[in-house]
Amino acid sequence: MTDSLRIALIAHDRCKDAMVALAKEFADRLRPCVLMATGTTGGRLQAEVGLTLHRYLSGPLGGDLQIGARLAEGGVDAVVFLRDPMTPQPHEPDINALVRACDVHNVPCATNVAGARLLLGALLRDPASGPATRSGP
Ligand SMILES: O=C(CO)COP(=O)(O)O
Repeated sequence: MTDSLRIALIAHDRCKDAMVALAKEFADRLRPCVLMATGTTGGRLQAEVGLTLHRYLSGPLGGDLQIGARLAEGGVDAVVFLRDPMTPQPHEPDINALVRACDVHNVPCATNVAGARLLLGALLRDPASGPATRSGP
């Protein structure tokens, strides 16, 4: 059985423009996926890219942890997390917990635009060849 890929999209404030640009670039291929995002990132992706997604809490309020919990239960297939390496974040432990959860559960995680392009490009087939799917239970 196959099912839609489940992808989390998260960006720190100074990376949100880059996330919107990335999502526009991959919009046709992202649309068939089950998408989720932290609150503010998700709001921008809905408003500026027209993506349908589940919005969790904002990162500093626990959104990274919510996505991490879903991932730990097998509910996330890939993470694009555009982290700002130049700005201290009040919820640094939550950020590290999410990235660690990716490593623990062997879920691909891209933390910059170059890596995200490689990840999404490899993961999402051309829409002409049908929706991207995963092997489901
Ligand atoms: O802080 C974040 C990830 O750590 C992102 O949260 P927002 O998308 O709500 O800005």
